[in-house]
Amino acid sequence: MDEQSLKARLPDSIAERVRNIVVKEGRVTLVLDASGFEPDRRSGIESAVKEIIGEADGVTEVRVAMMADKPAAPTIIAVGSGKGGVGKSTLTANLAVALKRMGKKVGVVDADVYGPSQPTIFDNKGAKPEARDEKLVPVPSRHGISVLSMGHLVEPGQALAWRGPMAGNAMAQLVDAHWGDVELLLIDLPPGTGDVQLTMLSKFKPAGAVIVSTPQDLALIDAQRAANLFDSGKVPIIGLVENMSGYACPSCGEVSNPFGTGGVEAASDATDIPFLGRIPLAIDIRTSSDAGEPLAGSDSPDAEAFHAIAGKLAAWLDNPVPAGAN
Ligand SMILES: Nc1ncnc2c1ncn2[C@@H]1O[C@H](COP(=O)(O)OP(=O)(O)OP(=O)(O)O)[C@@H](O)[C@H]1O
Repeated sequence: MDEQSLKARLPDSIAERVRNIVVKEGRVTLVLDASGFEPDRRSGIESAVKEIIGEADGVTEVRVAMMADKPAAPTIIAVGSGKGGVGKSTLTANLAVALKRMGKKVGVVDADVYGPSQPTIFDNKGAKPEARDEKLVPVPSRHGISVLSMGHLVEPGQALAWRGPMAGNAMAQLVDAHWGDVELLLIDLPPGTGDVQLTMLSKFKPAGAVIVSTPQDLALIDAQRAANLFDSGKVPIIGLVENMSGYACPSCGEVSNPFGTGGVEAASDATDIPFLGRIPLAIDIRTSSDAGEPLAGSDSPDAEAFHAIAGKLAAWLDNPVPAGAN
């Protein structure tokens, strides 16, 4: 019984994946390249190899080491804003749903320690993520998007007392989780430029960042500060989004601009950061989020803006522009 004759017992498709085989005193140790196989298939092949080799005369034990390719880490897109309440969580969730509709495998991390809202928007509030091998397993949602939120880990209000490093560490656990086949991970950051942002820049460099603002001057100044932070971390800014821009009165149709309009596009011109689009201030955007049905999952006219921005984001990902090259 030699190594080559043992290997020859295996079907060709498996034999060609044998990277090493050693026989010592009846004990066979075999290294098999299992890259590209789903976990179920992998364990099926492992048992088949053990059985076939184990039947050879003189073999007392078969050990199989399956070399698997490490799951590729998802591409991270950070969604930030200078200040709170400008619609960062709404944009993150709706972009996730719009990208999913385009066929992408998407996950969402809600790193907003102080006001986690993704469990409400994705209707998986109250679910507790399990841990496997000391990492969290994201919580599924019926929208086909897995989510991990500070809101899944702590009771509402509890995280408010957290300071700096604790919030940063919690965010790191949410990102460094079992994301499986997720290819795009959108991170809903807390507003501002605090510890969570700094931890993210130091531990997980996002492929790009989207910054959302309302058209008001004050929000814009803060948005610029958020942009500077990403710049300093050499994270490319994919673009700016103007939210709550233009309100169409549901009864008369007249459009008014409670927060002004066009300010973000003007800021984009002034800073050379691309402008990704404008989202109207619309009641159905808020009610659908509150009801756990992000509007981008529908074909409603107000969902259009999210689909268009998701399209631009996907185009950027196909052809990313490095930081500072705008
Ligand atoms: N375009 C919009 N039209 C109507 N309501 C909106 C729109 N965008 C956001 N909202 C509503 O405004 C509120 C704040 O939005 P959201 O929670 O997305 O902001 P945020 O920037 O993530 O806030 P926070 O900093 O508190 O996390 C929510 O009730 C949301 O449903």
